[in-house]
Amino acid sequence: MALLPVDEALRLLLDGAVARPAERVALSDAAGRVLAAPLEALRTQPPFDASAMDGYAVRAADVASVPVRLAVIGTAAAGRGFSGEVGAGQAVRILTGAPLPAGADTVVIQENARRLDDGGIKVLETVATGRHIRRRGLDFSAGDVLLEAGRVLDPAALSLAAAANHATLDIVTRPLVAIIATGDELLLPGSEPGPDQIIASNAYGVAAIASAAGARVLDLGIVGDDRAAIAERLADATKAGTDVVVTLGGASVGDHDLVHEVLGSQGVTLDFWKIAMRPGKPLMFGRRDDMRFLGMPGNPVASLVCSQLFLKPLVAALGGRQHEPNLRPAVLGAPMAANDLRQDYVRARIAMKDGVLTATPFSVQDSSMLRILADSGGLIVRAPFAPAADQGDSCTVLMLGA
Ligand SMILES: Nc1nc2c(c(=O)[nH]1)N[C@H]1C(S)=C(S)[C@@H](COP(=O)(O)OP(=O)(O)OC[C@H]3O[C@@H](n4cnc5c(N)ncnc54)[C@H](O)[C@@H]3O)O[C@H]1N2
Ligand code: MOO
Repeated sequence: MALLPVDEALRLLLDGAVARPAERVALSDAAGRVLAAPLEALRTQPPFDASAMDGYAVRAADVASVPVRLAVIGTAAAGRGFSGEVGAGQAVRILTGAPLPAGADTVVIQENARRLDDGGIKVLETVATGRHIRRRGLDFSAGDVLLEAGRVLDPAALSLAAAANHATLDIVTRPLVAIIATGDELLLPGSEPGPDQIIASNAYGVAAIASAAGARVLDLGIVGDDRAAIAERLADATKAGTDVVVTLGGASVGDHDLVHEVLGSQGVTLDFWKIAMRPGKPLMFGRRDDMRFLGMPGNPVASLVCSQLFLKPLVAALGGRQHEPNLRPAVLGAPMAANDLRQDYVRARIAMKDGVLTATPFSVQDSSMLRILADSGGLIVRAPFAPAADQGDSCTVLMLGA
């Protein structure tokens, strides 16, 4: 069977993947989440003409020539305005954020006035009409659309929503990703492995990628190479309301690679199995109703690269987020051999050299080797059948990291 090109696999994966329904979330729980609907202002801000400075609310005409003495008839503070009216020859002490009293049309900052013993002031500088006043609605007016649907609630957006008087928001429900590690040889970190056993590592990195893309993650642990046990764990994922099930391992064609068969027996229709990429060739993807199933290869680097390339955009789409892979132009720090039919994601050390992003591929690329993945700032993307390349030739790097 011909291997599916990566782009085609991505297209099949993302087909029909749209934002999950909305849920109401308290503002205090909404940081980093995604707005499900446009957000309108419930009020006007500021709701009144407000002073931007500490000083005196006056009539501009009264301070047209200075120095001039004015009587101070009261105080306007934030939260406690002055209810009277400023008449000719009068001023009101005003503090930042206070409503401008009726009759006043400008503010003299206190640095430009002297307090007199009789309680009045001497204004030392003239000031034009409207100075130091934040007009009603300067920031926004009731009914304005402040934030569009799909907006990630960053700090500014959150405070803006609060200022517009929203205590709760309609937020896209986070997709739930369940992770099932398969393999008789696997034990949890911290265990005492027997001679034929290894430590299960993949779920941790895969979960981190899913969470960073906006998912809730349910780690369903390790299950042996046993059809019934794998089916049972898939049923657990279904009961939990999982959107995307990720299985790790058992994706290939060996006698103990059961995931393909079990998914079929559980009514999952496969969109693809085996793609033209390295690492990650045995990746499979299928659906049953609204649930999606990503069967990832067990090799640790394959599972993490597949998560970067496939799980991340899928979670983003289901979570209503934009996603663009972080691809950068770079130059090769070492020569590379011609590529075969699989699109290659080559672990590379990434550095800036003389202002140029340089990607130096590691000489060994076995897909079991996590250590060089941890040392890789990015992956050089090599198209199928790319010709041999020299040091200094241009290349494209998929940057890793947050
Ligand atoms: N005859 C063929 N053999 C293989 C092919 C092929 O096309 N024909 N593909 C190879 C490729 S490429 C990959 S990748 C692997 C993937 O196979 P599986 O998905 O079936 O993975 P396993 O056999 O279960 O495990 C592979 C390897 O990774 C270790 N592993 C598994 N799960 C974990 C985990 N959660 N944490 C850490 N390490 C894990 C496992 O012990 C194995 O060493 O197949 C090739 N074979
Ligand atoms: O996906 Mo496998 O890791 O290409 O070796």
